[in-house]
Amino acid sequence: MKLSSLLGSLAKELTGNDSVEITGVTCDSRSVKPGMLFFALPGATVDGHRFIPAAVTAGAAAVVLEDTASAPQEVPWISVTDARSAMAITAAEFYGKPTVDLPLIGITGTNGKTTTSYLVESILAAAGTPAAVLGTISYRFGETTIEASHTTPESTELQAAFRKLADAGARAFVMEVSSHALEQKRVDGCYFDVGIFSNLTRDHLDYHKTMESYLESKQRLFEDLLRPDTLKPRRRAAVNMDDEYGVRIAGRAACEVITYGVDFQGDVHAVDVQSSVNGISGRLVTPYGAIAFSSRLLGRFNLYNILAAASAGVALELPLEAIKSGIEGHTTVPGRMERVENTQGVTLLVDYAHTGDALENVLSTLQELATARIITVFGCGGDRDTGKRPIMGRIAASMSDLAIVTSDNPRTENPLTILGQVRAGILPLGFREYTPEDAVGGFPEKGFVMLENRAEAIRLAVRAAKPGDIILLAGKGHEDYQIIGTTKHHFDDREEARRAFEEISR
Ligand SMILES: CC(=O)N[C@H]1[C@@H](OP(=O)(O)OP(=O)(O)OC[C@H]2O[C@@H](n3ccc(=O)[nH]c3=O)[C@H](O)[C@@H]2O)O[C@H](CO)[C@@H](O)[C@@H]1O[C@H](C)C(=O)N[C@@H](C)C(=O)N[C@H](CCC(=O)O)C(=O)O
Ligand SMILES: Nc1ncnc2c1ncn2[C@@H]1O[C@H](COP(=O)(O)OP(=O)(O)OP(=O)(O)O)[C@@H](O)[C@H]1O
Ligand SMILES: N[C@H](CCC[C@H](N)C(=O)O)C(=O)O
Ligand SMILES: [Mg+2]
Repeated sequence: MKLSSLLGSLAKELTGNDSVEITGVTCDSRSVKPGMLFFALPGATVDGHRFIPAAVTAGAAAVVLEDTASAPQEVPWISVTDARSAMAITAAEFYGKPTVDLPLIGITGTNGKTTTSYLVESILAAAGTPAAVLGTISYRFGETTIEASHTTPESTELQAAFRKLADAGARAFVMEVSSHALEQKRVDGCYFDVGIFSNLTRDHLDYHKTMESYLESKQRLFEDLLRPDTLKPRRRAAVNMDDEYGVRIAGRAACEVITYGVDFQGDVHAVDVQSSVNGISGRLVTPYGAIAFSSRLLGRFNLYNILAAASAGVALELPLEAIKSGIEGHTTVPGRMERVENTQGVTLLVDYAHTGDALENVLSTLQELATARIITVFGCGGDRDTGKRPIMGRIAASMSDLAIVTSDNPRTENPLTILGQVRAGILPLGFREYTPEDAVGGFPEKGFVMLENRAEAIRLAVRAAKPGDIILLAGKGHEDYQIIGTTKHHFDDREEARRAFEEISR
């Protein structure tokens, strides 16, 4: 593709020859191949303009930059005011704007994105539209799976994935849209049909600083990306009105809004709801009629995900029958309330709750279902929001019979420092601190254990549990790794749990 045909999307002047052939788009000098267009991004850690010489040496055919003082002599260059946004729009152009021709459903919010994306996929499948799913677990369609680098990857990676998945036969895209991605314009080249807002609770304040600016990022999906002048004729938002931030988003959305809620009787809601260990059932009420449904998913928070997905179905004008069979056909998401079978009579669930709100939701669901004790193994990721640590500690300890505080992904932080910050949230509750040995012997009163090694912590939970107890392994869900320092080691909560059950049955 000639540079001139990409320039339309950049709408900016060029210095140099615009007939050079462009072979790809990147913002990382380390991945430049001959002929690529290099975008110099003003990063938070380093300034991408510093790498223009390295990109040119590696064969970049042209450079897009914000600061003309760094303009190269050797190759054509284009100056723009926002290089991240320009890159997203150029990447979409380079890959043939894959989201213009196919429906694109974007899901944003603190919790529930992955689960809702799988539900929407199931509803679309029931309506005869095979959809690709892009999010935390992977970017996939049928046999084609691309490993996920981020929940929402950089625009160059994202647009390449759309192209590949469309070529593999996908007829719609369902994607999670993280707040980082909205803030960093990774989705600026995406043409959305439907935007879903799940909820907004404390997370990522290391990055966004305040809840208001976290909201501002999420808001971009509904104000900027679903605005009337995009190429999509049908643009709708599905918004959770039980969430105070949802109410604000709905008030400012640039498109038609379909409201949903469990308490709020919105356009989409449920009546006659029954929740048990077997799942959730009830009647789904929509603007074009009501229908009975039952789902294998557990807990009130999953009712929100079901309503969110049903609202997307309504937004896409899919038949009510397809919405129902999509909800009913969906059974599990890897690492979300995923059971590890065992012969010890223990219910062991692996879940991805890694925020205070998610932990609280999961634990209140488990409290409703529990007939015996709840043992929770959890930690907090390093190099991430530190403020959530004592909050998660307080919630896990107060809502469990035994909380085992361990490592999540410590990354470059000292694991013991993280554990100490979690412990600071537990201490004011006055619960008893047990040693691992004591806990195995029985814990007569509510308490907690500090045990840094996650495999040992899982083993301890399994050894301390009696038949009928529930063990929750929270925070890592589907992850099959643990990041210690900058090294990714193989680690899987589900495998560790299976190993622990085998050990005690010997
Ligand atoms: C906090 C954050 O989101 N950071 C992102 C941001 O990094 P940054 O601004 O610090 O970039 P930088 O390191 O300063 O580099 C600036 C530029 O120089 C370039 N560079 C750098 C070095 C070099 O040798 N050559 C070179 O060209 C870089 O490629 C970049 O373009 O821009 C980079 C390039 O786009 C991203 O890769 C990086 O994601 C980092 C790796 C990350 O961990 N992000 C996480 C927090 C994230 O995005 N998570 C969300 C949400 C998850 C959730 O919802 O729970 C996600 O969508 O996954
Ligand atoms: N609607 C919801 N409200 C609150 N908590 C939820 C909801 N849905 C799921 N959860 C909890 O949050 C965890 C993460 O759920 P899920 O993976 O669907 O969310 P996500 O938004 O994709 O998260 P991430 O941003 O980390 O990818 C689940 O394991 C569950 O504990
Ligand atoms: N997408 C989230 C996932 C957190 C999962 C948890 N296991 C952790 O590592 O903190 C993040 O990168 O913040
Ligand atoms: Mg997710």
